Amino acid sequence: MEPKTTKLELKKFMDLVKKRNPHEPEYLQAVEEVAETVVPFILSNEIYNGKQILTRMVEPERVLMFRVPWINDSGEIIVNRGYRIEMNSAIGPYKGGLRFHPTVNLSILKFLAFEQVYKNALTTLPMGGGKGGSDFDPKGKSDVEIMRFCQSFMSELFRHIGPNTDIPAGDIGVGSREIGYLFGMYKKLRNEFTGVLTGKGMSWGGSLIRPEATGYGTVYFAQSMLETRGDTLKGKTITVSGSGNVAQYACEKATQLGAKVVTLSDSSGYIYDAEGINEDKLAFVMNLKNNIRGRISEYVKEYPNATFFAGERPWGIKCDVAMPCATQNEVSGEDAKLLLSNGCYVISEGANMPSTPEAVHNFQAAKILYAPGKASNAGGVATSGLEMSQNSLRINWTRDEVDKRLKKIMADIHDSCTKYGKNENGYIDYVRGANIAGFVKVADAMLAHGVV
Ligand SMILES: NC(=O)C1=CN([C@@H]2O[C@H](COP(=O)(O)OP(=O)(O)OC[C@H]3O[C@@H](n4cnc5c(N)ncnc54)[C@H](O)[C@@H]3O)[C@@H](O)[C@H]2O)C=CC1
Ligand SMILES: O=C(O)CCC(=O)C(=O)O
Repeated sequence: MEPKTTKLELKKFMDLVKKRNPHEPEYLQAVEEVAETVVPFILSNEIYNGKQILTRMVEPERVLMFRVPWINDSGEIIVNRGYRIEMNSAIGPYKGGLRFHPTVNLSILKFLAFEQVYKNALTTLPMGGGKGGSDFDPKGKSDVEIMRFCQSFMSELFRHIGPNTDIPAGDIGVGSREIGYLFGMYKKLRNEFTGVLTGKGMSWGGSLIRPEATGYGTVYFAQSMLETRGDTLKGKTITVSGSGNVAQYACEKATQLGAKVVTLSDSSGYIYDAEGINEDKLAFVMNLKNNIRGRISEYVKEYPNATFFAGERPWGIKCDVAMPCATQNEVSGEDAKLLLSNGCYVISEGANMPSTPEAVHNFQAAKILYAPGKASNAGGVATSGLEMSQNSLRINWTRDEVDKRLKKIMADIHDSCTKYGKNENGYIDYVRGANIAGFVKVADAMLAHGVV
C-alpha cells in the first residue's frame, strides 16, 4: 500500500516544529531559514511533494545526552553535560564537530547538526550530518583538566561513534589538543586505530590543510562570488570577527591574496589595525590564541598603532568584505545596516549562522554578495572528508593535492548555489541555492531508502 501523502504548508509545518521544539530559538531559526526556500521548491516538484521529507529531516535520527563527571585540579568533582545529535545519515555516516562552550545546549547543537546535514551534502562527499559537545568551559582550565574532561567525555561517547557510524571533529573550544585527548581515549577503549575523528595530528592520521581549511574555504568562496562580478579580493579591505581557528586562516589566505584584514575579535571585544594584520602580526595572534590562550586585547600592547574596542563587534568599521568567523547571531539587523552604509558588498560567513534573519534580509534586499555559512564554511568539513578518504586508503596526500581538492570543492559548491539560486534578474540568492542543492541530495537518498 502506498503511504497517504499530505501536502506541505509552510505555516502548518513551522507550527508543528515550534510545538515539538519549544524553547529552542536557534533550532527554530535554522529550520525556518531552510523551510522558507525549500517548501516552495517541494511544492513545485511532484517527486518530493507529500512525502513528509522535510518533516522527517527536522526530527533528529537520534539525540544522545549524557553525564560527564571529572575532577578538577582542586580535587572537586564537576559534572558537565555531554551531547551528540545524530541528525541524518541518508548520504553517509554522521559527520560534524564537537563544541565545548558554556552556552552549549540542545537548541544550539540541533541547529548546528541541522545545518551540517545540508552543508555536508553540498560538499559532494558521502557524509551525513551530526554535531555534539558539552557545556564545559575550557577557558582558564589547566592542560590536565582538559585531558581529564576529554577522557570522561569519550568514556561515554565511544560506544556511539565509529569510522563508519559517526565521525566527530572540532568546533568552538575543540582544537588539535582536545582531538588528541579524545582520540587517545577512544583508541584505548576500543583497542583499534581508526579514522574515528578528524582534525587529527599529522603523525597519527591527520590531513594537511585540515586546520586551514574552513578559513581558506571561506576566502575561496568570497573569491568565487567576486568573480561573478568580474572582481577579485586584491586590494580589498576586510573585517573579520573571531580570532580562533576559522578567523586565523581566513585572515592568512585573504592576506596572501592581496587583501587587507583590519579587525579580529573575541568575546571581550575587537581590535582594529588600519595598517592590516600581516603575516607577522597574525603569527603573534596565533601564538596568543593557540598557545598562551590570552585575550585579543593583548594585540594592542604589541602593536600600539592598533585600537581595542571593549565589548564591541567589528561591524562599524568601513570595509568591502566582511567575514564573520566567531559564533551564531553575531551580526544583527542593525549591524547589517551599518556594514551596508559603509559600503560593504561581500559577506562570506566562516561561522555557522552568524547573521540574524534580519541581517540576512537586509543583505539580500541590498542585492550584495551574501553567502550563508553552510555554503561558504563547508571547506572545513569537506577537508575532514578528505582526511577520512586518506585514512581509508592509508595514504597521505601532499599539501598541494589537498588544497587543490579543497578549491575544487568550494568552486563546485558555488556552482550548485548558482544552479538553484540564480534569479531571472541574474542576482544569485545563495541562501536558496545552498538550501535547495543540499535538500535535493539528501531527499533523493531518503526517497530511495523508503520510510525508515
Ligand atoms: N573549526 C571548523 O572547522 C569550523 C568551524 N565553524 C564555525 O566557525 C566558528 C568559529 O569556530 P572556530 O574558529 O573553530 O572556534 P575557536 O574556538 O577556534 O574560535 C572561536 C572564536 O570565536 C570567539 N567567540 C566565541 N564565542 C563568542 C561570542 N559569544 N562572542 C564573540 N566571540 C566569540 C572566540 O573568542 C574565538 O575567537 C563557529 O561558528 C564554528 O561553528 C564552521 C565550520 C567549520
Ligand atoms: O570537520 C568536521 O567534521 C566538522 C566541521 C564542523 O563542525 C562544521 O562544519 O561546522
